[in-house]
Amino acid sequence: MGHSVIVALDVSTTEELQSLLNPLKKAQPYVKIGMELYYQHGPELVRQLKADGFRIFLDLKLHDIPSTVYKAMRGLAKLHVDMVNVHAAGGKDMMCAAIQGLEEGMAPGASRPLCLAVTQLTSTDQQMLEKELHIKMPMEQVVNAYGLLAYRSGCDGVVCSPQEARAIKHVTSQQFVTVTPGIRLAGDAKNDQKRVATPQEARQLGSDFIVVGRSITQAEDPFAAYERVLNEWSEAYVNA
Ligand SMILES: O=C(O)c1cc(=O)[nH]c(=O)n1[C@@H]1O[C@H](COP(=O)(O)O)[C@@H](O)[C@H]1O
Repeated sequence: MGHSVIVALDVSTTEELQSLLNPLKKAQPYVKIGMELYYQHGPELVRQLKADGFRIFLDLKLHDIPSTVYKAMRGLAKLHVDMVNVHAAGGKDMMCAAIQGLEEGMAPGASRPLCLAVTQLTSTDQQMLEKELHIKMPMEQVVNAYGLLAYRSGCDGVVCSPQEARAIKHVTSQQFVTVTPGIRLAGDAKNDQKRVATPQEARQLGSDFIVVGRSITQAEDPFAAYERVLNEWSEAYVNA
């Protein structure tokens, strides 16, 4: 498993996508296609980026009854992306169904995309956890519990905040992959994110992959911002 920066392609039009990807094309970063792009441009866009050589995290955060998730994943498996995700809150049967769907849907000999489970969204803080979601436990304990459930369901890793990455590995396995959004370059606005870290902090906290959207996509020079993120991440990685 590599350790990478994943650029979140959170734009809606193909024009915006092209202007974001053109300067990044040579660097061929790992990219994330989320709901915004997928719901407008669908599987065709995934095939296109795949053909262009990008590694792809298809972030659709499936969360439904097990049989629906099974059938959805059986279809998504045909896109041969590198990572997909579900919400751990869907429970063990749903996560097992997701993996079964991926295994049954993929072409013979193809490698299965990593199946990640979202623990608690990085836009959730302790107060929201308690007051709105009615989960009266410290965030780290909740995230660990969801991580352990995902591990026991056969998932390959989790999506969590960098702040929980090390603890999750501790309760599961060092090989259990931690993909961490909520990344901001120092001085950037947090926007709707609550549990955040810089690329350097994320690496020091044990993240395997960081997902970076607005610190790159909203920067005046997205390519320069991407390079800054990558340098910070790589230096911290060497020193970790
Ligand atoms: O699954 C995700 O990728 C995800 C999970 C999570 O808990 N928090 C989170 O921010 N994300 C995604 O990561 C990206 C973060 O974007 P920025 O906040 O702009 O860097 C968005 O595309 C989110 O959909």
